[in-house]
Amino acid sequence: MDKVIGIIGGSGLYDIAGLENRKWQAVETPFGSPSDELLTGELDGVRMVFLPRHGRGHVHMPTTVNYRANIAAMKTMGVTDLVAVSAVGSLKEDYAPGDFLVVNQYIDRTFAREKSFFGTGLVGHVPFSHPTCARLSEVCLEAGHEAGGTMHRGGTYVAMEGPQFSTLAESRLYRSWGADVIGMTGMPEAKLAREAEICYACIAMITDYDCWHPDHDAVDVAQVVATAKANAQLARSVIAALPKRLKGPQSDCASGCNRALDGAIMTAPECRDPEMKEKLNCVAGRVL
Ligand SMILES: CSC[C@H]1O[C@H](OP(=O)(O)O)[C@H](O)[C@@H]1O
Ligand SMILES: Nc1ncnc2[nH]cnc12
Repeated sequence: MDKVIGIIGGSGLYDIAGLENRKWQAVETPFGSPSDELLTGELDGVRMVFLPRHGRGHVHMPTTVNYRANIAAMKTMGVTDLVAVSAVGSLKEDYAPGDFLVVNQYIDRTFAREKSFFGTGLVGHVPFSHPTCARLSEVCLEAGHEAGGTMHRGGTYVAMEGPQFSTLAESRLYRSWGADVIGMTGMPEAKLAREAEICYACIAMITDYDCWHPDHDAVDVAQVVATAKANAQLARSVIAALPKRLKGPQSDCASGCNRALDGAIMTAPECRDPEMKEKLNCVAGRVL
């Protein structure tokens, strides 16, 4: 089977251009409704599936985005390679608004979200020391360079609950941890993509310096929106440069993303809850 590229668009990215046979279609999942209809089509002969994380018109809060439904919908649509685009604040002087950073680590500070497809009656634990797919992240970097973006390879994303921005003390704390960027949606999205055995990469679009930088105003929505709007076209060009690099049949991922569930299920076969099994079939059917 050929690869299918999924794109989750963050703040400022609610649609993508250039798709042939484009069609918005509703997808329901056992975990509920995704943030919006999914936009499907082809680019350079590769199937693409796009979903605006907050819905068109930005109607879902970071806390109330149905991350499980979003990832389950992507899996149901056959997505093998999922690229998330996220607006983030910078925690480092060198990462300036307008730059892009391809994330390779996370610190999860969120606390009010469903973080797993598993649950009572069907327990599973996937490896997550390297939360993003190295191959797909490299492809994102190359695509970013081709599109003319200022790209940074690897960095740590602090996922905060929000929706309020950080206090100065929090921002300083995250900097002291060596974190690079901060946002509100990277988790549990990356965790769920791993459970669903989808290769996942995150292109963080830096929109502001959060509130720690003495030479910059503290972040507000106007700043984020202005920078995100100014960079949306560049983000679209990065996305447009992906298909030719990913064209072709699905193969085993060197990072093991598409085999993450091998040996992950703890619940004895005879103790597995049939309803849970049915519910999880769309994401973990391969091993159930
Ligand atoms: C509009 S500012 C805060 C908002 O922007 C980011 O969203 P996304 O990651 O979906 O691009 C951030 O995480 C917050 O949700
Ligand atoms: N400074 C910031 N903090 C959290 N989320 C953000 N998204 C964009 N900028 C952000």
